[in-house]
Amino acid sequence: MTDSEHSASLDADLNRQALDFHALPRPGKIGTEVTKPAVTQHDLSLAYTPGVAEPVRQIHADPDLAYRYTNKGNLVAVITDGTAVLGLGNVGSLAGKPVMEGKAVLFKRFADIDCFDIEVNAESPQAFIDTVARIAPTFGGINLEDIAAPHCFEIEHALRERLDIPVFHDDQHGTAIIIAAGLLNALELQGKTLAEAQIVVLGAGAAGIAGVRLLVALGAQPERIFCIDRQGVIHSARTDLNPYKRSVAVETEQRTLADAMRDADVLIGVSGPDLVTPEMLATMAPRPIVFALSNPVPEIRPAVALAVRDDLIMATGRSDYPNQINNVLGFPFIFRGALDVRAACINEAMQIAAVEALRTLAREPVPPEVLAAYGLTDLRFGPDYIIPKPFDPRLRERVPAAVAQAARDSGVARLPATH
Ligand SMILES: NC(=O)C1=CN([C@@H]2O[C@H](COP(=O)(O)OP(=O)(O)OC[C@H]3O[C@@H](n4cnc5c(N)ncnc54)[C@H](OP(=O)(O)O)[C@@H]3O)[C@@H](O)[C@H]2O)C=CC1
Ligand SMILES: CC(=O)C(=O)O
Ligand SMILES: [Mg+2]
Repeated sequence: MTDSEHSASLDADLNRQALDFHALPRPGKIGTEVTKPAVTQHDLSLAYTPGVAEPVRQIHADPDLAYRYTNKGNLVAVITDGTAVLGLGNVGSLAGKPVMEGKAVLFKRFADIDCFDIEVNAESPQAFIDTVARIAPTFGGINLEDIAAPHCFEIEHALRERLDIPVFHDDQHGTAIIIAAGLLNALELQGKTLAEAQIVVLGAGAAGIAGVRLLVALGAQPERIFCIDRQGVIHSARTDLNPYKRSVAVETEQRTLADAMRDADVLIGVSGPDLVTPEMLATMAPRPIVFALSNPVPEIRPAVALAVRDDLIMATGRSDYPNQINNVLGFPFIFRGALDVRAACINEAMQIAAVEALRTLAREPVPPEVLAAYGLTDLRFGPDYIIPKPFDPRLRERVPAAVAQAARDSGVARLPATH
């Protein structure tokens, strides 16, 4: 059996297991739980009529009391229109539901945040915005998921303006935060700096554009960042650019991905499967960094990349390789911090605080339960460990505390921190 036949058969086996996992013993991945007694006549008199009328009256008089008498303050909506589900494209809102249920599982498992997944059929960005705005009173926060660029930018902006709860497009900011944390660590290990690095960002959508913005805020030089879309390098002479792509355009003679890869220090892939060739990788600068983050199939597979370059630091978005650069490390903990102080938004200061907390944690000794979860005997800061693992219990303390502190320092917290 060749290497590629072997990996195809492993993929087929995993896919079969994944279908059973989702179907059995009951369909789907998440349900609801009742948090108050519901056993006696008296319980019903409190939980339902007549008792339930009193919190209604209280909230009617003072809407803030919804945080006291309902689950609003610990409830997040994961909402999609299904237009960019993972790297699978516009599969529609219903087909996106397994991913949204998955995000809900991660919110609950990692940060004890309750979550409804909501799949919206919307005929236009405005219809989607109106739908989300209309259901927003239910929630303490809105996690937008898998909405394609450029509509995602307009949608997030409009909802932030309209709502007084955090609205966070995970594929933009969640991804950007983890990329930044992993990249700062990887650059240090490779003896490079963000300010000097030549960076190629393959994919100029939600994750790509937000990634560039955050890296620039952290010190990357805009003229050293080459973004690529289906038409090639995003350069300033192009006439087909929307305002978001225009904001990352550079003056350059480079036109193709292969041109941009030559002598690049960093490749960040947030585009689609198998778009990067071994030949391209061979032309990168010494000690390169490749984040092939497309899900489920990366822009280049680790085995292929590492066969070409033994001086490489490699990461993917997947759970089954070392260095998982995935927004699972972000959204549960960032929302936890934001909800804990009832932040009005998740601003850039809070995002940078999350970057710092994540990158610092990767330098500390790894607890035994993390080693056990990954079947490892040893794991330490280095080329195969640039970012904490999602099962690291310290994430639940460190990231929310840093985010909550940044919310307070930047004046968007409406409660004192509990951390
Ligand atoms: N690891 C992680 O945590 C995350 C990974 N991702 C992955 O990133 C990818 C993009 O997601 P997202 O930003 O939300 O999606 P968007 O639809 O917003 O953006 C996709 C971008 O990729 C570009 N692209 C797609 N195919 C090609 C191609 N063949 N050649 C060049 N460019 C291409 C598109 O180009 P054009 O503009 O020309 O259409 C577009 O700019 C997905 O695979 C997703 O799984 C996303 C979020 C988190
Ligand atoms: C991880 C994720 O959010 C994505 O691939 O879209
Ligand atoms: Mg996503």
